[in-house]
Amino acid sequence: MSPFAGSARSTGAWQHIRVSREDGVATVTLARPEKLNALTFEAYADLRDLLAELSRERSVRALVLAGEGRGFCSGGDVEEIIGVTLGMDTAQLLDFNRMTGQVVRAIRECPFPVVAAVHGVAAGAGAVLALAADFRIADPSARFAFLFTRVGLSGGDMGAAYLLPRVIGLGHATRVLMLGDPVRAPEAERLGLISELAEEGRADERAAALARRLAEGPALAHAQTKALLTAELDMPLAAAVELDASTQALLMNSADYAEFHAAFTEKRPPKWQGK
Ligand SMILES: C/C=C/C(=O)SCCNC(=O)CCNC(=O)[C@H](O)C(C)(C)COP(=O)(O)OP(=O)(O)OC[C@H]1O[C@@H](n2cnc3c(N)ncnc32)[C@H](O)[C@@H]1OP(=O)(O)O
Repeated sequence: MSPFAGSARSTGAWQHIRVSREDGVATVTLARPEKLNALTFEAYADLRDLLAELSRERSVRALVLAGEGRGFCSGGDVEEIIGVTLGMDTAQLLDFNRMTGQVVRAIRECPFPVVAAVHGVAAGAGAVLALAADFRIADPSARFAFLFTRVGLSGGDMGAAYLLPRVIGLGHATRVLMLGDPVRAPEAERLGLISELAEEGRADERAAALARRLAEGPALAHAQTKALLTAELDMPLAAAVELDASTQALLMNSADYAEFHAAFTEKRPPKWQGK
């Protein structure tokens, strides 16, 4: 079997990944702390498959992506990359790189907001995973190292050259992706790369609080907002306005919107159902 096929394991047996679910929040923790959560081929594929599984679970309304130990994720497992990819032909290398890109697509396309809690290093693929999230909450220790060019690879790995200019602008993205210098938390805050700089040691807690807030909110409206933010990046204004109109027309027919009206009239908080 291709090493990129994914294992389609039962929940709880993902490689170097732990997942828990509570009150609408799925927490996905990269759990290989002795290697700073470096991603093996199997872990990438499992992350992709796990995100697909969670996307099918209607009860999941927000997701926290975090790293165990002293960093978020040190990127692709260098030993495996050196040991395995050096012997691969171009077609196999393409398979591998398509598979890693599928993880980013899974984060961008899942129907709930993803909050990355970043402390310590987020390097290479780890930086791109954080970049793909909808929110990044950073510890002061966080450093985002888009270091691909430093290992002789293209800075545009896994959609980074698509996403980063859209988050921090083309000028900064060019510098960051071309030079590969780490972006530390204060600079990340200045550039708008992170949505919140947490107090030391509190990024996980702040990310969990944000995810809980999102999970308690109108899930359908959040899903549509995420989908539109992604889809409209490359659309002419007229098409975007039309897509907004059709989406809003659907939502105006939803149970949640009716519930908002009832709650407003009855002067109470709405009870969102996500439909
Ligand atoms: C397709 C390509 C995708 C990509 O993602 S390319 C980028 C791949 N990533 C990297 O090149 C980063 C490699 N790692 C490092 O440069 C350093 O680490 C850090 C700067 C991230 C952190 O340095 P420090 O804090 O001094 O930690 P430490 O002692 O180097 O690492 C602790 C243990 O973790 C292992 N480790 C770290 N990163 C990786 C990795 N990416 N792949 C495999 N192992 C890794 C080390 O070797 C060591 O392990 P041991 O204690 O057994 O010596």
